[in-house]
Amino acid sequence: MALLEVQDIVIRFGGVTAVAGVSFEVEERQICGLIGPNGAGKTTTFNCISGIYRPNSGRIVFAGQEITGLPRHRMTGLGIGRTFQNLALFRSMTVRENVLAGAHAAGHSGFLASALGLPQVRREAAEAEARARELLALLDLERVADAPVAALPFGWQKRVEMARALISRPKLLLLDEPAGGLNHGEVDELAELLTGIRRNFQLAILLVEHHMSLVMRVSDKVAVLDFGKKIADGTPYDVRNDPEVIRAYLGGGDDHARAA
Ligand SMILES: Nc1ncnc2c1ncn2[C@@H]1O[C@H](COP(=O)(O)OP(=O)(O)OP(=O)(O)O)[C@@H](O)[C@H]1O
Repeated sequence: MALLEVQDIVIRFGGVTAVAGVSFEVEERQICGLIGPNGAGKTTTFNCISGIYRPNSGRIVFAGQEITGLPRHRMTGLGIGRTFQNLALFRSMTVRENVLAGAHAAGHSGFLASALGLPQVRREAAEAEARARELLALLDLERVADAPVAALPFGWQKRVEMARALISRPKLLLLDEPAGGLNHGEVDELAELLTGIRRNFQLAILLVEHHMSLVMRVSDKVAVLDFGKKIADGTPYDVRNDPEVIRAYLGGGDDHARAA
């Protein structure tokens, strides 16, 4: 059984069918790239998996449990972490505080237990502190742990978001264009980081990304969307040589811009 099963999902916005029956699977500890030209339906699919949209039809199953249409705050508890294309950090808080905020989102203690400072709450807080320290070291953020996040370069802020998602120990990490806005050197570092994260945390990653060389370098498999449909699904080698994928990227219709 796959860790994530996306089964024939359809998502419409008024008259626009953004996703027209897409299915694919992500196995445990697999890095899966989700690519396609502009407007192909990648972000919409991603937002459906992370609970922002509910599909009009189709199912999403995670670790054997149907999660179709579950609200996004439930996803973290189930083991799905995510980062955002345009960052969603608390800008005036420090790096460490932002990372710890991810642990609070996944905490099991209720409001009353927290307010009373019960032992379970103190134990959870101590564990979260220890995990935050580990993550800051692993993502090379120790030096800036006490700096406000807004003072950091964009590429570092992206690492903070990743650390925040990882602190809840997800089984699946959803990354929305992690290479966006990064320079060449930073993309190389990101590739190392992603494979390191998979190794260290034994988790699966679903990567929506335009940066083709990054996707081809780190992915075990790649699913390709075009006009809301899946046109290919296979190893980076297979996908790169698939005539329909080549046509989708290079064919160039007038109705949507193509990203090579
Ligand atoms: N909220 C929305 N309301 C109406 N149409 C939308 C909405 N979100 C997406 N669409 C449309 O759905 C289609 C798929 O968009 P989506 O953003 O998922 O594509 P994408 O592959 O992520 O593109 P890009 O690479 O440009 O981010 C597009 O035609 C888009 O205009």
